[in-house]
Amino acid sequence: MNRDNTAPTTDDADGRLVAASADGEDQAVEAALRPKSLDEFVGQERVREQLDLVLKAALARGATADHVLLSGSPGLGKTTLSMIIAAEMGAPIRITSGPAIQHAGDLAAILSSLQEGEVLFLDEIHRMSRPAEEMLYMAMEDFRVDVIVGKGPGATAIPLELPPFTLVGATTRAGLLPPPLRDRFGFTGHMEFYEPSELERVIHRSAQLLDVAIDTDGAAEIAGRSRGTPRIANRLLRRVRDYAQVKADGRITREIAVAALGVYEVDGRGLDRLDRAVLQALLKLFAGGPVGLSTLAVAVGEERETVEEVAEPFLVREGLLARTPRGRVATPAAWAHLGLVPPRQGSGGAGQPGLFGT
Ligand SMILES: Nc1ncnc2c1ncn2[C@@H]1O[C@H](COP(=O)(O)OP(=O)(O)OP(=O)(O)O)[C@@H](O)[C@H]1O
Ligand SMILES: [Mg+2]
Repeated sequence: MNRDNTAPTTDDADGRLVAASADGEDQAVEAALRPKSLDEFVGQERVREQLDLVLKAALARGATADHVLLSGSPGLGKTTLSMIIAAEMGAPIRITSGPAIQHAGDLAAILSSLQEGEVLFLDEIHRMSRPAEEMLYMAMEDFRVDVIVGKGPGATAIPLELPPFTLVGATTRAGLLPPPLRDRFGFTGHMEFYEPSELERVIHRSAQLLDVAIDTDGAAEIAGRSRGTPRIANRLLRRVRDYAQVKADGRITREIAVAALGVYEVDGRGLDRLDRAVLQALLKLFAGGPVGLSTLAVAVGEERETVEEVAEPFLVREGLLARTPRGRVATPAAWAHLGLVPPRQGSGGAGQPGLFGT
């Protein structure tokens, strides 16, 4: 289990238009694009309905809402939803993150300054230090912390009562949370990737806020290339808007979206140059595999880690590539996506596909 706070997480932003993590520009515009209420929040029907009940019931009882854990891939709306929770409860929100809490004392300081009913948003909760985590157990369950004063044999624990608060934890790695922590949340919402039709709604909504004209087909085209992720949809929308302003009359149609995303090398399924390079090497050089990760990485001139952590997860999710014990294997969908013909079974697997079977 990776519990090292200083270990860098793979940052796939790195200038990639289809990265799910936020870059500087995203951070600047995201606040303006965030839905402010559950009704405005697109998709995630189940999480939204369940959360709606949790919050309404707490409001009706005049109580503070139960602690909420939100898990899911980057860019799916965890931070957005945490702010909505506070807004729906009419409560202030305090924002911090696991890596920012190095010592239990840091957490004690935050907890002891909370107001009654306040929402504490703890992002990347899986990256908190162990002592802070243990303090959090007691705070969540009994609204109490023990503050240690002094050092060594003379140290004493002074119990401190906390006002009732709602902890909203967010994590991209629910599997890394220790069970005692997971069990202390009254509600866990798992965020799924979005359907293209939902992303279309996100895009129309954002276009309106950004004052960009877009038609139904234009929005559908961008949605289909957004990898199920609202953050990517919003980012592609901004790049297509640039293109529409410079090369056309500013209005986004399907034609404009296709041309713009062609310039940025994001294809019809949301694969970018790196994704396609990996697939192309797998198909053209290794006849669809199986081939070892290291060999594949050398063939595309990238680090092993880049191929494994940046390109592969989406290719696997899309059913274009499979990881098998014998190596990486392309699926029939991969051949179809690149418009290539797979070699016939038992043909030895060498040479150019397309020389075989036709
Ligand atoms: N359901 C949604 N409806 C409309 N917009 C959304 C929705 N979910 C996310 N967004 C938009 O996507 C952007 C990213 O969302 P958010 O920051 O909440 O993701 P996150 O899950 O917290 O990501 P990370 O794991 O990187 O912290 C926001 O700007 C928000 O406007
Ligand atoms: Mg977030």
